[in-house]
Amino acid sequence: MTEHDGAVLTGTALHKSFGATPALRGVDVAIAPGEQVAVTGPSGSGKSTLLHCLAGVTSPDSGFVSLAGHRLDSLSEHQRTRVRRVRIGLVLQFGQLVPDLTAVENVALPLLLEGRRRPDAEQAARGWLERLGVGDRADVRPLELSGGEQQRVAIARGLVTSPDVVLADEPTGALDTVTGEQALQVLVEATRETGAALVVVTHDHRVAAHMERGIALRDGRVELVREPGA
Ligand SMILES: Nc1ncnc2c1ncn2[C@@H]1O[C@H](COP(=O)(O)OP(=O)(O)OP(=O)(O)O)[C@@H](O)[C@H]1O
Repeated sequence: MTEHDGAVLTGTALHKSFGATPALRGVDVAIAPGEQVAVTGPSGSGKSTLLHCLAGVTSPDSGFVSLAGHRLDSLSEHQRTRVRRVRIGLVLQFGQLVPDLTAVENVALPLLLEGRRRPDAEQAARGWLERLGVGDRADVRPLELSGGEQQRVAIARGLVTSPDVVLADEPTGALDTVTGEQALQVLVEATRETGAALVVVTHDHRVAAHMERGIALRDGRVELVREPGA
């Protein structure tokens, strides 16, 4: 049995450079179903690049990513977009909500793009906003929401398709400490409930301590892996 057996998401021998700058220099990761993993490391160590490769947003120069046993590089661009939309939830640092849409419309968007009828999609979206404590903000646009509320809406949008994996890039980075910790707690609890695996990129060691396992990067390589309970 290898460490990749049964993994929901794997990256194998990932290399990625931007011009002459190497960002990833041979990274192997395997994320098991439902596990919670922190990716840490100094600025420029390749954390965001790894997350973007795992999400299929960035293609590695060499190496490959597999989601539930299917290599992303064997899919067409259209198939990759679909898989990414349905099986991976992405939560980015500043929420990246669409400013002209209300909270509920933002959360419903991935379902609408998958062809769900608007009333169904919006009902599911309202359900998630309720669960994340921002149900009363459903009809407000992002600019009228606080940073913490925006982050909760972004988390709801990341979870609405019931993805296998949620990938979060510094989900607390744009928030003050208390609001940031609350948003993370919400993300941890929600993924525990749904059984989705969670991969969180962070600079913050308190955030990393919430996670079962840790992967530390340095200079585009895995420097250290912290196993559960360690
Ligand atoms: N789009 C890009 N164009 C050029 N260089 C890039 C690009 N994205 C990342 N890099 C470079 O690749 C290296 C790794 O960057 P990456 O953003 O993955 O690191 P990080 O660990 O997430 O950093 P931070 O903690 O500062 O966000 C850095 O040297 C960075 O400057």
